[in-house]
This record gives sequence, structure tokens and C-alpha cells, in this order.
Amino acid sequence: MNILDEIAIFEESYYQEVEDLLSNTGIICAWIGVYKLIQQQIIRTKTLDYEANTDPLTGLLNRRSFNQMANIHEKSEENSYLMLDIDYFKQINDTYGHSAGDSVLTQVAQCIRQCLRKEDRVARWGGEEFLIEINNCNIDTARIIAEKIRVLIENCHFNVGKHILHITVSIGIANVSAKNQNPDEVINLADKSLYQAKHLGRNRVVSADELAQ
Ligand SMILES: Nc1nc2c(ncn2[C@@H]2O[C@H](COP(=O)(O)OP(=O)(O)OP(=O)(O)O)[C@@H](O)[C@H]2O)c(=O)[nH]1
Repeated sequence: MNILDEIAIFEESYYQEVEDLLSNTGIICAWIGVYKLIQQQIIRTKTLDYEANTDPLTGLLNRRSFNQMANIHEKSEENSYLMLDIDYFKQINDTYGHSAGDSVLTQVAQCIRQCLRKEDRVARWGGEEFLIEINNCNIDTARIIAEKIRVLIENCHFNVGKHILHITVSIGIANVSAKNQNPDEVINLADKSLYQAKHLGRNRVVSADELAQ
């Protein structure tokens, strides 16, 4: 059952509970009951909303909610997108186990968040891939931010059980410009730039304007 089905079932049971309260208790008790039910519903709705929009492991946005927001922000002047992927992540899982991999993912998410402003958005895009949107940011500034994230992660000591791991990331960047307005296409370009960063040896930043050269 998905979250939307859960919300529908919850709403149905909520109306039933209100009806039962009104028919089984006096009017004051019924109003108190209704008030409590409303409070519970607000909390439950907020919880479901959070769960529907958030990646449970990292606490970042999930892909679905990021896409919804990207469409709202479509007309923003100059947004930059950074596609970040952990290098050789499979080796971490294979050597230290899946939960060690999960711990690295959580710590990488924290490093990324640390380098961004409140208004920037970051989502867990896939397994070990993260997508960052930086508002009103040209490609040169995006490169500086991407380098800051890359260097922070390269120098970070990742605590995983009794091990300390060192990892690197590759980042592809692209930005919404007069030539390229559609966020989906820009994200696609960031992905191509990431692929190029991997191809060139990893642990580096490649921007879309370098692809054509
Ligand atoms: N621990 C953990 N591993 C995951 C999760 N999602 C995906 N993975 C693993 O991420 C690994 C991705 O491996 P690859 O696509 O081969 O990439 P890579 O080893 O990082 O190599 P490059 O990207 O080429 O540098 C796979 O082993 C997946 O099983 C997750 O939520 N937790």
C-alpha cells in the first residue's frame, strides 16, 4: 500500500470516528473528542507528508518531491544543478557491508547540506547519487560550490563502526540558461557531465560547458 492509499484510508476512518463520537456521547464530550481528532489528524497528515517527500535513510528530499518542486521553480532566473555520485561505492558495500554503505550515504548527505544555503535543495536521486539545485547561481559559482563539496568529502573521515573510511565523489554541473530553460534537460546535462567526470578518472567536477570542448 502506498502513502496516498494510506491517507485515503485514514481520512475515511477519521470521518467514521467523528460520526461515532457525535452519536455515542453528549455534545460537549463530542466536541472535545472532535478537537482531539483534528489535532491527531494534523499530526498524522504532517507525518505522512514528510514520509511521502523524504528519503528515509538520509532525510533529504526524495526524487518525487524534488521533481514536483523543480516544476514550481521552472521560471527561476538562473538555477544550477549538481549531480553528485560517490566513487567506487560498491567496494564499500562489498568490503564493509551494506549498513556501512548506508552510514556513508548518511554522512555524505550531511557534508552536502553543510555546504549549501537554506534555500538550496538537495535530493537523494538514486542509490549513491545526489541532485542539488542552487538557486540564482551561475555556472562559475556552481563550480566553486561543487569544488567545496568535493574537497570537504575528500578530506572527511567517515566513521563506520571501528573503521575510518576515506571516499571521493564525482560531480557534474549544468545550469538553466537562455539556451536551456527546461529543468529536465538541464538535469540530464548535469548527468552527462557527471559521466564525463567518472570517465576522466573520478574525484573531479566537470561542467556542461566543458562537454562541448
Ligand atoms: N548500502 C547501500 N548501498 C546501495 C544503496 N543503493 C544502492 N547501493 C549500492 O550502490 C552500488 C553502486 O555501484 P556502482 O553503480 O557499480 O557504482 P560504484 O561502485 O560507485 O562505481 P562508480 O560510480 O563507477 O565510481 C551498488 O553496489 C548498489 O548495491 C543503499 O541504499 N545503501
